[in-house]
Amino acid sequence: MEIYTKQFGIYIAGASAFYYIAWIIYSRIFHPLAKFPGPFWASVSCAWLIRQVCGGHPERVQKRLHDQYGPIVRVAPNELIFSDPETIKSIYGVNSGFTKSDFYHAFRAPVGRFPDHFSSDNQKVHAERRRIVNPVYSLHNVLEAEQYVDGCIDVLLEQFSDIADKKECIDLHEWSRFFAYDTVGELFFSKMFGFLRSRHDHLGFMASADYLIPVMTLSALMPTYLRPVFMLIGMLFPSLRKAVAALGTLTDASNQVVAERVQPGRNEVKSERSDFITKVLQIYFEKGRKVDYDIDDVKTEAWSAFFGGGDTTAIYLSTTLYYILKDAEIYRRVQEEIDQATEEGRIGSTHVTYKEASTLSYLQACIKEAARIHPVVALPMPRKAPPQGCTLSGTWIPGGTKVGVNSYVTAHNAEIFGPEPEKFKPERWLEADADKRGRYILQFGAGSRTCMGKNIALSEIYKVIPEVLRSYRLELVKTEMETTGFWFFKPKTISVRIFRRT
Ligand code: HEM
Repeated sequence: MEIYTKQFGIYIAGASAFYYIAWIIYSRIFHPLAKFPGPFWASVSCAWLIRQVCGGHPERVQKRLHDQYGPIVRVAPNELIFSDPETIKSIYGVNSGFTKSDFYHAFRAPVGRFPDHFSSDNQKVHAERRRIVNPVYSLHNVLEAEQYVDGCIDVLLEQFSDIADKKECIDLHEWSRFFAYDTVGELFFSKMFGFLRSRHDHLGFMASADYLIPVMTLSALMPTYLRPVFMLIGMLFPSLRKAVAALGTLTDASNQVVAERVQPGRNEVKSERSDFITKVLQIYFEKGRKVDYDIDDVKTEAWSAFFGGGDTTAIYLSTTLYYILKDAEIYRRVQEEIDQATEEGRIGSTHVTYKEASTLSYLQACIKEAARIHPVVALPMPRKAPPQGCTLSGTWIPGGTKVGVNSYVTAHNAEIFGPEPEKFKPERWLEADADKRGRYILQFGAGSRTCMGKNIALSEIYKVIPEVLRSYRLELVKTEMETTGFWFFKPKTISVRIFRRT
């Protein structure tokens, strides 16, 4: 019996070794992507890419890969990344023929009959579903809701006043998260969640997001058949169970807000204010039947806002402030521009509107430069090449290949952005060809998959920075910013001291 067991073991080991050797030979010699350069292990297993992402700096690793291997690098058996900036339009442009890859399935909303906009991989279905709610996210609606962003800014400034009095040191990134999540709450659900007032991680949600997003990203990088096993093993760990429970709590909370607004038997929304969810509900009531939009779709929309609008906006806001504070001369120029505009009445003295803030050209240049030097997404946004194949960067790419451009890599291209791309230089955006440069920034994605909440996020950032900087002087405690990146390229902490300006 023992001999048989041993023989069986040898047989299994031999068969596995044979399979892997055959797979390596196939991947290296016969695979349609065999000719593309890249690390050996990347060409034979996606475990290589997963390991690099686990290091927490995928954006830097991918930049180094391009420096070493050139404009096209094979980062997994069936995946290529491109650094040629012109491929941005070819891959992400409207009607490019590329679709979102199965990477996005790992991020899919747990509610709804149709995939949420972010993870939807069927271009036709996505276009139809997005068209239904697109007007809700219009600039007009965002401008109409400015007073509610103002309310959140007021609470932030109140808290800063207390912090300044107590001479406490705060984590600016954490506070940007408080602000961004509460603003989503105010704009979509007519109430702040309570992060700013309680000054802490409400319901432990931020800690959960910190745990869940990396887990989802790693799962997304795996072949689809391995994902359930990975998640099941992950559930053995208490932190993942806690994170999933917190996700459930928040999903329930957003579902509840939707349910409370619907009056049984009545075809109208029960809400005092026309916030974003009310606007979505109005679509449901007015033309839901006609366009096949039901209450579950409203819940998906609420869920997407919460998960799409918090950490993203917080990273963009805190890194913009960080880079302004880091350089005394840049800080001085921003401050001077804001003070002068306030004095001359070009921006409001109580609240600054999005339109007014957009006229501050140096501030605008800083916000654009922050998107360049520190994009919010650390990985390429992966797409699947059209089934018939295509030409990218002058090279034939087989159909079905996963492809992507890492925005950090293209944003550090000196040929496009000028000398010293690793330096924060807002002046780049004041030069004559600045508009052309904007085409190579992927901060909000591109083409038909451009971020739906772009206007919301930009209005928050443009409004809050001048209001904070004209009331307080912020001082970095540490000039270097440590980051961590899985899907998001996140600051770990940005410690600052706050002083009241006299
Ligand atoms: C600074 C803040 C933000 C950044 C940097 C950001 C970034 C992005 C990016 C890069 C994409 C495209 C992803 C891809 O193609 O793979 C995207 C899509 C999306 N974002 Fe944002 N986002 C921000 C804020 C928001 C806000 C505030 C909301 C909602 C309230 C939101 C909702 C969405 C949705 C629903 C999509 C999917 C769009 C589609 O595919 O049709 N985002 N975002």
